[in-house]
Amino acid sequence: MSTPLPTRLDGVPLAVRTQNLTKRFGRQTALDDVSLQVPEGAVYVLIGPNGAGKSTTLKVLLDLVRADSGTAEVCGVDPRTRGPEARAQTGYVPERLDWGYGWMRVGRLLEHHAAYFPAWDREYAARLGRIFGIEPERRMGTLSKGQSRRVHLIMALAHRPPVLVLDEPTDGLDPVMLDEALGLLAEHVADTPTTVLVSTHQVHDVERLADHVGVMRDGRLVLQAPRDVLHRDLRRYRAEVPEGWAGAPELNGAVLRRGALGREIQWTIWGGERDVAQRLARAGAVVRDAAPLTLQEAAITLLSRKDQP
Ligand SMILES: Nc1ncnc2c1ncn2[C@@H]1O[C@H](COP(=O)(O)OP(=O)(O)OP(=O)(O)O)[C@@H](O)[C@H]1O
Repeated sequence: MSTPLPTRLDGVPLAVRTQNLTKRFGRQTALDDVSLQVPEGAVYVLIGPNGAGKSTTLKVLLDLVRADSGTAEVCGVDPRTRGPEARAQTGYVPERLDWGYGWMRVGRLLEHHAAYFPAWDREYAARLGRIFGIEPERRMGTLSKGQSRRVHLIMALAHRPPVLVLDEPTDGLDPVMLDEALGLLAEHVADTPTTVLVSTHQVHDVERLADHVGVMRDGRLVLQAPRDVLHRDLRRYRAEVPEGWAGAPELNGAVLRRGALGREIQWTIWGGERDVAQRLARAGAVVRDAAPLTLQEAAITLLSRKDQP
């Protein structure tokens, strides 16, 4: 392959960084040498199939899980040695919401949470509560998944932390709430200097916000890139090929998806457009066009790829 998929980002201040994180649960490798780099101010979307290691990575950042080896930093703070400081800088929405506060009323939980954060913005919390239709008298344990998720979003946002770590934050939200929540998140990021690290299966939901993408599979970070690099270097090529075409050996390893209809091929290829087009031409294909992918299409392509880069 001429241009390897990038797994590092260089030359920018990083709000969140991990280096060579490895974590095993018994025989199960959850993280395998994960070096995540989230630049300050980025909205970084972490995608991957079930069990890829996304939640485990996020939990290491809050010292909710300890890696076997490797390091992590949140705003320059090592969560392993300075957990409370790392958590103070972070607004976290966990993927699983069953963490033992089911008996507490929503209003009490929010008050309890606010007490830990000197920067808690009461007015903002109240506004979010109104928008999300929060009922302070309800007990946490009686809430639906979506209702509970909304409470957690308030807990994450209302102290305006420099870093938001959101694990499947839109899971369970109905379409109206989803729209509200994404609008609020966009507004929040515009109003407050924030770095967002969000893990999701619903790439389409965060498409308009995302500017960096990380792809995890089997505990490994197999791609990490700014959105514009993805836009530039991951393209769907439509080309005509001669009868009995033997393929393009020069592109071996760079083709992420192949499709063909008669003598027209549609291949999704990683690499500089000019270079890829030249390689296709040398193989006898006539390129008709090269189109960038939406984030959703890119995610499906990268996740359905069987071999590792
Ligand atoms: N506490 C635990 N004990 C044992 N195995 C665990 C534990 N937590 C995670 N794992 C395993 O580690 C691997 C990574 O899990 P993780 O929850 O990080 O994946 P994920 O990418 O967040 O998945 P999903 O998209 O399904 O939420 C999985 O194989 C999972 O079963």
